Amino acid sequence: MSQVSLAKDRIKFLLLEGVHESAVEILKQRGYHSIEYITTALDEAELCDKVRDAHFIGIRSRTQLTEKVFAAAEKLIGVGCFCIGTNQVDLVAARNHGVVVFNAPFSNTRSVAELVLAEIIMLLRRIPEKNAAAHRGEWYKTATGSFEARGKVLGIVGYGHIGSQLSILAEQLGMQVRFYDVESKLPLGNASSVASLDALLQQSDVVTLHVPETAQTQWMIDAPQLTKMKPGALLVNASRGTVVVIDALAEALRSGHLAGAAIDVFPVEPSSNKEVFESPLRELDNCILTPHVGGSTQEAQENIGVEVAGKLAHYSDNGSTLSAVNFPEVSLPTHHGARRLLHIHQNRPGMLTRINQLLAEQNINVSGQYLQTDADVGYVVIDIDTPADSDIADTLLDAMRAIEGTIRARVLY
Ligand SMILES: NC(=O)c1ccc[n+]([C@@H]2O[C@H](COP(=O)([O-])OP(=O)(O)OC[C@H]3O[C@@H](n4cnc5c(N)ncnc54)[C@H](O)[C@@H]3O)[C@@H](O)[C@H]2O)c1
Ligand SMILES: O=C(O)CC[C@@H](O)C(=O)O
Repeated sequence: MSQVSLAKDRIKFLLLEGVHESAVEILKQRGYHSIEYITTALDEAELCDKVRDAHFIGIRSRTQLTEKVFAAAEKLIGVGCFCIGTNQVDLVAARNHGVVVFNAPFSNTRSVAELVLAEIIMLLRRIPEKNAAAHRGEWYKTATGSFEARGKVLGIVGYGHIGSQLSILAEQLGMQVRFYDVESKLPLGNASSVASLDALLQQSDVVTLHVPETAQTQWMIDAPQLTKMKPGALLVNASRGTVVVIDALAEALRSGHLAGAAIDVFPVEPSSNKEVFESPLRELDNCILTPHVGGSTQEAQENIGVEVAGKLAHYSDNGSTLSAVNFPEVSLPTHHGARRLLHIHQNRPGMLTRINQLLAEQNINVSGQYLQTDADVGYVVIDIDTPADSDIADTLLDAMRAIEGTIRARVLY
């Protein structure tokens, strides 16, 4: 058998940020035992050191995977984001280094929707202020400013997996749901879409944000947008910290223009539970502050562990990139009795022809070939009929690596 493909016990996984133990269990079940498990995030310098001999890395939202980290990670072939957001990863740098990135697009969405719904009820009843007062020994019994959720207008910005689930839950409470999304979305239940963010802000009693971090969503809620909200309205942000300008929000809460807010994500978040959390919102009783725990339930974290570890193991075992967030997607059958080679290259004309020339020159019988490209990168998987003890796959691999524009080539099995 060729020595080029790595034995499973030599494939190293580095898991950071205390991803759920279910991830470790899945990897072990799939035969991967070289797992380094760290409960915190690492800064860039520590990461560059740690990733040097890792083939896979698993992170949550705190670890920044930059071009510098990918350049240092010579053996890295895959990243698992054990969360939805992938904004902490330089996805282009990953792709240019031939590193496939996976995430868990659904597993924690219900948890976020439930928390947001609970916060909306708490804010409508002015519970944050009453709770803070009671902790100080004050008795603040009044119905002034307290409302039922029934009949209120909930404005959802971003009607994706979380926004649309929240829409269904909020309707069960009798809320009127309206949403704004840059894409055309099917309104669920009795929800209706509105044409612009400004219109949504002007109509809603409660505005909740469920957009990804992008150039367009950065600082999308600043003083002018807050001013457009109804006097006494409420704001919830459990999306990303860069979506809301916190100083402007603090001012809107201090002035009483907004009656309350619930914020789970911040422009700067502590990198561990030992660091102090700094924010101008800390002094405001009418603001619920949570430490980025929208998706932090046992159910969600366990499911994410299983889902993302499963995707990494599947890519490692089979080469499938189905549901990758930065890579051409190839879904592959297992081909018993064949050898499988992977070739990741810059998407230039003639790459497949060059590879096929090599196969023809070596008189190799191809039993399967799969190609997907995006604007920058091409991914070819080649199954060849050759005995396990033949070294033809190694010879072919050397020749494929010599093709100009090759990013990475390896024998999978
Ligand atoms: N607080 C937490 O713990 C937590 C947990 C999970 C997800 N999140 C965050 O929530 C975000 C949303 O999650 P999701 O699963 O609903 O994502 P999603 O991709 O299913 O939905 C996002 C929606 O936002 C829309 N959108 C994008 N840009 C927009 C813009 N400029 N204006 C209006 N709409 C826009 C998209 O079209 C899409 O419908 C994630 O990207 C993540 O950053 C936070
Ligand atoms: O678990 C985390 O660190 C982040 C969770 C959430 O923001 C996500 O993007 O899924």
